[in-house]
Amino acid sequence: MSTIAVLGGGAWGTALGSMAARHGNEVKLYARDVSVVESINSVHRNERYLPGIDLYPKLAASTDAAEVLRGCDLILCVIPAQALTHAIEGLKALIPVDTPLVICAKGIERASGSLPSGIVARILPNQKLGALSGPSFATDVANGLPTAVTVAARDQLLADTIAAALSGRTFRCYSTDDLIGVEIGGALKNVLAIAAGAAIGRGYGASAQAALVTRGFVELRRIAQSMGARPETIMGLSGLGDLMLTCATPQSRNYSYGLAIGRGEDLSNRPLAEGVATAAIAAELAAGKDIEAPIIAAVAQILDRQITIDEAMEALLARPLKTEN
Ligand SMILES: NC(=O)c1ccc[n+]([C@@H]2O[C@H](COP(=O)([O-])OP(=O)(O)OC[C@H]3O[C@@H](n4cnc5c(N)ncnc54)[C@H](O)[C@@H]3O)[C@@H](O)[C@H]2O)c1
Ligand SMILES: O=P(O)(O)OC[C@H](O)CO
Repeated sequence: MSTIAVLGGGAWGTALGSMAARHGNEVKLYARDVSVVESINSVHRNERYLPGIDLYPKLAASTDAAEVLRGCDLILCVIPAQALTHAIEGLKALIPVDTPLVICAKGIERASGSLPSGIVARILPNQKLGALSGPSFATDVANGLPTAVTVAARDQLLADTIAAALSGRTFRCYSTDDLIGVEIGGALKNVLAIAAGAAIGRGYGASAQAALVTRGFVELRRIAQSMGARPETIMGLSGLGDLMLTCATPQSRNYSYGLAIGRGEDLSNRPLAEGVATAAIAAELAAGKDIEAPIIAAVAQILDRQITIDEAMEALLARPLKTEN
């Protein structure tokens, strides 16, 4: 049994906290929103982020980060990628240096091009870091539905320890020492899910969706390999597995965002879709390394309103013919 501090009271932090508590760990969750904390502690629900879902009653929450972090032996950091620098800067004095911190966000920081582990390492250079990623919707995990993910840490022993602490009857963690591979798959699949949703929303059909996801996966693989990711990680839960999930259903917020773009719907007041902020920086990173990534570039241009979905599709189809690699 571990004493786990969860940083972030959104959908994913709450789901992971509830799951980890159900598996016998002592879990305290830090959230900034008083109403979220009160709701978790009194009625064991997070009506703002996971409406209607009963959480494991032993999950405790607090707005006091010091109280949550005191005495913990594992930290799950479930704060979105674009908010991570600000959040960790604010919390760094409270984070015990010898306690492993597991990043659960999926994205690339727009301002720096850093993956979440790079962001945290910049601020907390001596922290032992891990990442948890893979096909896993917060609602599924909070409802105790069967789920499998990958836990990564550069130190394989640490990855194994974290995987053992979080695994249980319905949640199975595989482990790897390929930290960058796990993080980059999670970040890029969100961008590709926007493309898949946009294709369906625009009425291009399931064949176009499958082509975009498959060719998008080639782009993901190229970028990931350029960063040192291992092929088996890209083909695993945090790569192909999460791509399959996120590109397939409106249950994904990124896919839904794409769907809304394709249908010409209002994009304000939508839930978090990490791919929106990641698209442009992912396209820039690829271009900077001379990596062909036309689908990721098209998503970035569509989001930036430089081109329409129709123009993007026309341009993708008009590219010179080539061998399939
Ligand atoms: N929801 C899912 O199904 C799911 C699954 C796997 C991974 N993720 C990833 O987890 C991350 C978080 O997603 P989510 O679904 O929980 O998002 P969310 O929008 O539901 O919640 C985000 C939470 O982060 C908090 N937050 C933002 N800035 C903060 C700061 N500076 N300090 C403290 N807290 C701060 C917000 O208050 C909110 O509680 C994202 O990177 C997402 O891609 C989500
Ligand atoms: O709802 P999304 O698009 O943020 O996806 C959630 C998870 O990343 C799926 O694994």
